[in-house]
Amino acid sequence: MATLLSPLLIRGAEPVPLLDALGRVLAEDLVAPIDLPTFRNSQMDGYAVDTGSVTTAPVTLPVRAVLAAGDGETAHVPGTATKIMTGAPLPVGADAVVPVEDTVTDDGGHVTVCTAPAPGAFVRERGSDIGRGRPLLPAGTVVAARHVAALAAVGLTHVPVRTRPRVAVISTGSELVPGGSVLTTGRIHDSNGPALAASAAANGALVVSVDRSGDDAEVFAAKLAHATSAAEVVFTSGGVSKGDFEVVKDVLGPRGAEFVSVAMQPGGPQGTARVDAVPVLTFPGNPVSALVSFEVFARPVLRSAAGLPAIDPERRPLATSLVSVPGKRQFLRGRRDGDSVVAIPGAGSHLIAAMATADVLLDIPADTTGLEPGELVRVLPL
Ligand SMILES: Nc1nc2c(c(=O)[nH]1)N[C@H]1C(S)=C(S)[C@@H](COP(=O)(O)OP(=O)(O)OC[C@H]3O[C@@H](n4cnc5c(N)ncnc54)[C@H](O)[C@@H]3O)O[C@H]1N2
Ligand code: MOO
Repeated sequence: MATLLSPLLIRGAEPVPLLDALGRVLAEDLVAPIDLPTFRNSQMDGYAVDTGSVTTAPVTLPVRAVLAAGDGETAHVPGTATKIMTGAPLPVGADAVVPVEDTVTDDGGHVTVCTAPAPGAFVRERGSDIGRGRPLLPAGTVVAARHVAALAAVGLTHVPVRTRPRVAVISTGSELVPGGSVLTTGRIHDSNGPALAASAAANGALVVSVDRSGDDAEVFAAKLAHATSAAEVVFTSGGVSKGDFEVVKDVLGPRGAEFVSVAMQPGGPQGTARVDAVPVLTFPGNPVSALVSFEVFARPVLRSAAGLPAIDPERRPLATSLVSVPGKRQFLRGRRDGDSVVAIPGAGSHLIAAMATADVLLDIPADTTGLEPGELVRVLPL
């Protein structure tokens, strides 16, 4: 499996508009192209002064001008004060700002400074946040809103991000209909398609197609060819067990696919293939099995390809006892409860609504037959 999927790990970079970079991974170290702040400015609404003229307080000074944020460069006249708003450029020659709260004004254009400011008081120096050419964000950063803020502040409109692995999903089974369809007996909504697509997208992939095929071999083969024309990896669901209508097995078996029974539950029936040089993972159809298969076999590789950090397993004490089928590694659905974890009742691989209440999988080793409250279990966050 690792060799089959290893081409996904070789990735390039692409420039994207800043807002599209949210959740993407920076492909390069980025340096600040400008100083932040780009000019010396006031941190407060107040009065810009030169501290040489305000060594004792109170002292009364003539107010020479009023500066708003957005005004340009001005020159300070020693012994005067300039009314200044937060973010306005400090007049050249002033070296402190006295907040309005520490002043008293009269009607004659004078301000009395009540407390002598220290040099630099309430002044935001040029480059005090970051200097031009200094490291801003390293390659590998998963871009969040705070990163967008810094990138926008230095004026970047596009950033280089790692390309996302392109994923196609095909659900198989003649019983499947899309959401919104009227269900007749025997028919069910395709949930694996949306589930696998969502899982892939949530783990850094670009989903290029989500398709459905009945049990007709020609139709499935055509949909597979379409999927491999655009995707770097294809996930199928269904059609891999021991029934009469196993379209995935029927089409891919003769093409050299390998179908195995993995000693795990759910997710036992698994297959791998290469179609048109594109790796294909064939997951079992039961909805919980398909999702667990994704978590175990696909998520680590997709995250690594996308440059996202690996999901760290946790070790948590069980809040309740549980029994486990020996001989198979079990992935039970669970929910964190404070510091511990609770197993969600019901082992059936069709229990997808119950799975929606889980936030972890409990990874129970094959040789375990039961666990008591307080025993530590390995937990995979979903
Ligand atoms: N005789 C045996 N029967 C089964 C075995 C076995 O070892 N011997 N294994 C069981 C296990 S475990 C699994 S898992 C399933 C896997 O079967 P398939 O991969 O062939 O899947 P299907 O038969 O197509 O479907 C199984 C089940 O899941 C529903 N399903 C399928 N696709 C979707 C979808 N896209 N969205 C929602 N639900 C889906 C389908 O209707 C079936 O109920 O085989 C067991 N049988
Ligand atoms: O292995 Mo099946 O995947 O248990 O339901």
